[in-house]
Amino acid sequence: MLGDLYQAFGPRLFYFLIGAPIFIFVLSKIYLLRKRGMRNGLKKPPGPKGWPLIGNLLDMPTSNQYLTYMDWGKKYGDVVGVDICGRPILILNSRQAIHDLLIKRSAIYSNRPRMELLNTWGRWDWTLVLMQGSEEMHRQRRMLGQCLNKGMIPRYHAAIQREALDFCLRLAKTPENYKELIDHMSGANIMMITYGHKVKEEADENVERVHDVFSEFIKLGNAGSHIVDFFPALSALPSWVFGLDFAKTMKRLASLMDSSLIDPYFQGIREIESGVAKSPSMLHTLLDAYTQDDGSVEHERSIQAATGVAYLGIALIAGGDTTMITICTFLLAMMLYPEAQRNARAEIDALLKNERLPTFEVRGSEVPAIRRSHDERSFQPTAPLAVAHQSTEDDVYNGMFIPAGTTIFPNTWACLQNEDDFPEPDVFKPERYLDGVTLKEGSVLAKEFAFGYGRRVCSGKHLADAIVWMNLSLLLAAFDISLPTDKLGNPIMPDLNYEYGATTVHPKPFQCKISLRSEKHGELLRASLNASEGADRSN
Ligand code: HEM
Repeated sequence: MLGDLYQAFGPRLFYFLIGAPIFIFVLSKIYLLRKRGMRNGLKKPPGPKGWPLIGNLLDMPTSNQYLTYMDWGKKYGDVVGVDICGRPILILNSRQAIHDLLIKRSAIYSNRPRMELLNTWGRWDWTLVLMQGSEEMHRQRRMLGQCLNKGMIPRYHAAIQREALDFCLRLAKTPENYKELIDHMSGANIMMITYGHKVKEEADENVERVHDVFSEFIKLGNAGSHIVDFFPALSALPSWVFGLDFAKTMKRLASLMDSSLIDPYFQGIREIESGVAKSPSMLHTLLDAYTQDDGSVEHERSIQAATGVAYLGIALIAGGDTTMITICTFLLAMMLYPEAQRNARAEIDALLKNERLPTFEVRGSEVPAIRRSHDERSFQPTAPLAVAHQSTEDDVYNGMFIPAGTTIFPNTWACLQNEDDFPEPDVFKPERYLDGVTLKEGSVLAKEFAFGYGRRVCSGKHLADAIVWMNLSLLLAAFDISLPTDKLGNPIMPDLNYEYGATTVHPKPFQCKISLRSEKHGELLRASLNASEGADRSN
């Protein structure tokens, strides 16, 4: 039929007849969106001026967005408003604004903007991280809460400790591979805690699958900024319209996402049935809770998705990638601030007398030096803009109108750079947490910003906290971490410019000198690992 019209009208008239209604549709959509963004007597949040129709499309930064947003904050205030083709965006550059909107009014600020590209073509629609408010979203959050609430975490302590000891012993042998080793430790933790699955020494297909997801994902650039995300109707077109490489990436991503949902879940079930799977795991907890008298599993797809999102977290915002960045940042801090390392170690040695290594039991009785190093996250936030939220109702804040459907970027980076809250924010300074020293009364710990806000706060917060604490503690207690030197003995300084990709910032590859403090520390690590593996076998 289109072919007949083409023949009848000729190419010019044909394209005009097709293009004009689309153009008018887009214009009226933008007009209506813009109109909704105005309310009598109420001002719009201040921000860069923008252009007719496209709004601030050309102002939007394409890299390190959090830095530009912070600069806008200095110019326009804590709350900055922009719009892209009529779609309102709000940037929150202060702790107060984030608290007022995302936490105090979380009932209407906890949706996610629909990421059409990932959801429709990439088949991410089952992942909680991107899910819009729905019964399914609440169910998955409940399930993750059931398995990963604060009270449940001690059940995973033994597994976390075992993986951290194993990591340290491998690190002692090949310190230059620190990055791969952290990666292995993160993957091993997540697979064990999620499915009770022990990863293979080399090339576990589950861990490789997640890395494949990640490498396809970052090819897409900034999540949520493809033209399809702004004009969802375009997702009805075939994906090759946007290029063959793009279509290939989407196809591969979709198939990886399908297998991420199903394959590890059924592998976990087979391992439970054959008695190979370790307990406790999220899968055990959820199957216990949802298996019915007739043996069927209620909400099975939600269980697949809740475990799947924790599993996929090995490489994305939820999990291993974030754990990896946090530990790499800690290594950088230890190299660059040897005094902080010495001070922390002196305190640990005084408590453990070089006869024991830190365990979760001493966390309870507190080793303040470890706690302060762990709390000091202002040095480099992992996810500088967290994950975007979206509002679901019209709202007014400080006389500004915020229409329903506004995308909100909480600028965690800007909060942690606030000199009033964190003097010398770029300096690793655990002593800021010595009571009453530098941290202002009423301020919050830097690490409280790391996990996001309100009802969409990270579901793996307590688990991640435990994993990071255990690893930092062992690194502090058992290793000397210092700057490497060149042939002439000059220190090789790391490049501290992090790269921002999709949602997290990554340190550039750096060399780091990591060595066991003494043979005694090596023995302590081996003895502790043997003891924990022995305990594991007898369970
Ligand atoms: C150091 C490690 C981690 C960091 C820094 C981190 C950080 C974050 C941040 C900033 C968000 C967005 C929150 C918001 O929208 O306001 C998030 C969401 C999420 N995280 Fe984590 N995370 C970590 C580890 C984990 C782990 C280990 C898991 C799971 C086992 C996990 C599961 C999730 C999930 C499921 C969400 C989405 C929650 C939702 O949309 O409702 N995270 N995380």
